[in-house]
Amino acid sequence: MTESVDQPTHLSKVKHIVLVLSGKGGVGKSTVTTELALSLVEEGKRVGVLDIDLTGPSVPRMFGLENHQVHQASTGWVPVYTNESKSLAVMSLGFLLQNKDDAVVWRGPKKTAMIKQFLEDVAWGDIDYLLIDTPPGTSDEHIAVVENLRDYNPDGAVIVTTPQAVALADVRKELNFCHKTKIPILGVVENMSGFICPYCTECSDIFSKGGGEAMAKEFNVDFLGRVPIDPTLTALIEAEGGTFSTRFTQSGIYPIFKDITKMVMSKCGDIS
Ligand SMILES: Nc1ncnc2c1ncn2[C@@H]1O[C@H](COP(=O)(O)OP(=O)(O)OP(=O)(O)O)[C@@H](O)[C@H]1O
Ligand code: SF4
Repeated sequence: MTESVDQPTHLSKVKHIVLVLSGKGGVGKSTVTTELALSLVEEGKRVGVLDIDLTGPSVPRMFGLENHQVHQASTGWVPVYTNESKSLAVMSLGFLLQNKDDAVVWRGPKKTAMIKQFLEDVAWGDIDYLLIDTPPGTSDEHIAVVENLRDYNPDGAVIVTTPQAVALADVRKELNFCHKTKIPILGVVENMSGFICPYCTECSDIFSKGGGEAMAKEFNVDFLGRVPIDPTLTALIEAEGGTFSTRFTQSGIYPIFKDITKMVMSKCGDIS
């Protein structure tokens, strides 16, 4: 990311900005965002995660931070930190709601204003990566984020899909959105591609496979990797207690995400 703003802002101190997109809900966008963030921290990076899924903010739950709140300081909103070294900061509307079950029923202009505020006012500090977890589709939130990031040249988008054709059709729209808005596509992740047996760790293809890779080829974008369904991960996410990093390292998809992360870093010009 090159800095092209005159006045230093919170975002101008961020080295790389990566959006995580999917055409369809529930394909694992927040899971991919979380695992990428944890893996980047493992690589020694300072990372911020911004959850702009305003109507269904799931990032606090993914990080086991559901009962945390953000507070205002003179520098702006202070995000929630997940570990003592302050290398992973998280911001989500979920931290601003009085009750985690509160429904957010907002019209477009209010959502747009909230996203502008998130992008302008969160004091991330000198972070290496800001990962932005978006809602599914191409909605008001996407347009707001793209417009507000225009001066900051985001590095690009990671597109998450599942192997089935119905999800792939939605992702095609997402790829077209990136082309239209000139957001570079860093690559496609095919999530829920096969199933890791919890008893024998064998991976079986329960749906068709390879759809994400074929689509990446068709659109001439990079294929970042295939991530199977790992029931251990689901159990670890649902479990109360434990640390976010043990959840990550105990999951069978940990090594896959290490590779995906290295590819994303390389696409961002961060490693040779
Ligand atoms: N590879 C995987 N292995 C096991 N469980 C997974 C995997 N990917 C996602 N999940 C689980 O599937 C559910 C949906 O995932 P997630 O919330 O990441 O999807 P999403 O695309 O962000 O959804 P939304 O549309 O609500 O934003 C979660 O419970 C998550 O733990
Ligand atoms: S995948 Fe095969 S080995 Fe593993 S539990 Fe199922 S049937 Fe048994």
